[in-house]
Amino acid sequence: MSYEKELAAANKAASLAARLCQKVQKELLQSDVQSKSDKSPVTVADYGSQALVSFVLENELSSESFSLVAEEDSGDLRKESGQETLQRITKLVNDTLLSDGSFSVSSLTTEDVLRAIDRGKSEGGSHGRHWVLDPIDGTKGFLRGDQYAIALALLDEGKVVLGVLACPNLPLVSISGDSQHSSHDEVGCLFFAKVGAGTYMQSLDGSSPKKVHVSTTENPEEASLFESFEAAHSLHDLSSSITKKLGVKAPPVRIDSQAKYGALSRGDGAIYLRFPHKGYREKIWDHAAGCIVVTEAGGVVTDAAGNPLDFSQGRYLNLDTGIIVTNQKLMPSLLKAVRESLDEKNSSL
Ligand SMILES: Nc1ncnc2c1ncn2[C@@H]1O[C@H](COP(=O)(O)O)[C@@H](O)[C@H]1OP(=O)(O)O
Ligand SMILES: [Mg+2]
Repeated sequence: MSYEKELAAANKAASLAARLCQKVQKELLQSDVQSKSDKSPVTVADYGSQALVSFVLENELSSESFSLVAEEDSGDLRKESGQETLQRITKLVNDTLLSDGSFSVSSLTTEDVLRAIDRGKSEGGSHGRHWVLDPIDGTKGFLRGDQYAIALALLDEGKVVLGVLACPNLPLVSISGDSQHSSHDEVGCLFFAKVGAGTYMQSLDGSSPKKVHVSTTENPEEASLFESFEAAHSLHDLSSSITKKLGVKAPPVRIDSQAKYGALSRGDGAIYLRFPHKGYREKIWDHAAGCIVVTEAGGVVTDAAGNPLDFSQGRYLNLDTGIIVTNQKLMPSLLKAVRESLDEKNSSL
């Protein structure tokens, strides 16, 4: 199975969704809504991105029966209080489709938008094909004007077979600790990977794709760590204890969203650790695209016990403790350091 048509549709859908999100983020920052903690523009971008991706996939693949596992649903937009937001989302989606020029549709109605969003209710699973979407991954980064990603993947019989990460604010040059990048660097990366065919990166503006590869370093002293910007999302103390054991010298690089997987896939840094607080359940849309982008670039993604992630069990991942990502050479020593640090943490409780 080549998944050629599916990959082209996914790239188009994620790129258009990125365009919609960029517009909302720009307006959000200009109107300084952030400081008023009014989350509505974020909601607009989340919903708009999901509606757009759902619509583009259906349109490009002319498939009536496709299944989509995605984060948002239209419940709040169907209420009286959601009508104004729904109008804004519908306008955003239509303006974005119009800006592309390749769609012959006249405008989508609000009902079309609601239907497109609700496509995302699928439960996924181990049989058949399921698209998996996080319309905005890293909402907190999006609000801050920092990193976020549109993450889209395809599962076939429970396995991730393609993944696309659109990272509108990620510099095209390396962001690892040892390289300097400035506010003048061009931003906007699209990573895409297909099973058995490697990982590629291009600019969101459409430059020619380049094949990327994870860092091949075996030396932890040369390796830097990526982790969540938000301390509430991952235990920074635990990753610090792990990297210290391993001998990592560089300070951690903290950024939001699956942009971490993208950056890792092109060799910025060599390790990504994610240890959520107790009780948090990871969702498949937060890792499916990132996982194939890294593994097709030569990396390894496992849980803390060293098992590969299983995307076939519905909307959630059932994990042992956390997610660890690195290259093949560093993985054995990283797993050992993870085990030791977890044992120490557990024995001190
Ligand atoms: N308490 C939490 N622990 C771990 N991850 C979380 C938590 N709350 C939200 N997230 C998810 O972390 C992801 C962002 O990760 P990162 O920290 O790498 O930027 C988002 O998908 C976000 O979910 P959501 O998509 O529902 O906002
Ligand atoms: Mg998310």
